[in-house]
Amino acid sequence: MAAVDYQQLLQDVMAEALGGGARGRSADYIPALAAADPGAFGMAIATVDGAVHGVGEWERAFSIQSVSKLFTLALALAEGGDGLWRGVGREPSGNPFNSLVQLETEHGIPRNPFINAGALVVTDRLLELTGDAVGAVREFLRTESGNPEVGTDDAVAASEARHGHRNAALAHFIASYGNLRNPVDSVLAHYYAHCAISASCRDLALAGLFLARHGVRVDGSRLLSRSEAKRINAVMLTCGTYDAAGEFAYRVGLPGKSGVGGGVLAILPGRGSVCVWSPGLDAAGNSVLGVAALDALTTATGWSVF
Ligand SMILES: NC(=O)CC[C@H](N)C(=O)O
Repeated sequence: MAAVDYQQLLQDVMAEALGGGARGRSADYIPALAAADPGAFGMAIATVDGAVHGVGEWERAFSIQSVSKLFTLALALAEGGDGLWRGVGREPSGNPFNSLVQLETEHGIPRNPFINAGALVVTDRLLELTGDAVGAVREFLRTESGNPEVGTDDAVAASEARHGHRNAALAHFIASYGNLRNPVDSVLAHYYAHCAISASCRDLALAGLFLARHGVRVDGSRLLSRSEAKRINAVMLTCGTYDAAGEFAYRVGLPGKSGVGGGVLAILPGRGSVCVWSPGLDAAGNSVLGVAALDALTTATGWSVF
């Protein structure tokens, strides 16, 4: 089998995505993210052997936002096991990522770990298990990426906290059903801080490799069992891009997790991990060029899971 020329592949994919025209809009409900250029673009592929290739602004740090929810989930499962699923479901919500509507009829148990409500519960459990949820995510990202610079952008976290009425409402509502174990303010502070971590496409592609390696970390130790890694990939596929998860599966066909900073991390099980960043978002809060690039990648290579 011919070796893959990842550099050429990434260049072709970037050209195709940028040629498409549409750019979307940067997230403006978090003021610190509003100034990002919707057309900025970077993309990196890390392969299971640890090599990493990139194009565009692949080494520029951006706000990872909800991509962090993948790491909080993995770490909470690794630390605490299956009990997590008593407090959060694993079905697609069919609603926007910050929606409140299902929580009341479903008695404070969020639909899945990747909508804000579910991520608040996961952050709460990780805080209970480790004493420092944001610290756990930060250390994991630093170790897997080999980049000690990965850390929270305090201005972004503070900006989100100042405008965080909806997340605060979600957290209080969940707490009213007894589904948070820490004070609401601590859970929110850790949630905003892990969403506001800055990392690049390079860093995140490397940090996602444990899922491509079926649960094994960069140092060869096991974070998750093969079955748990499979299950996280499955929840990413069905819920990782919110109420556009069907469209993402249709176009890209990979487990993927997006964030309103414009990042999308997708897993090529057994092969590698891809991160793309472009801040222009569609109506569901997913990066327009990011999804276009992943669509171009799997269309060109056939590397979808289907
Ligand atoms: N989809 C996202 O990236 C949302 C994350 C953001 N921190 C929020 O809570 O709204």
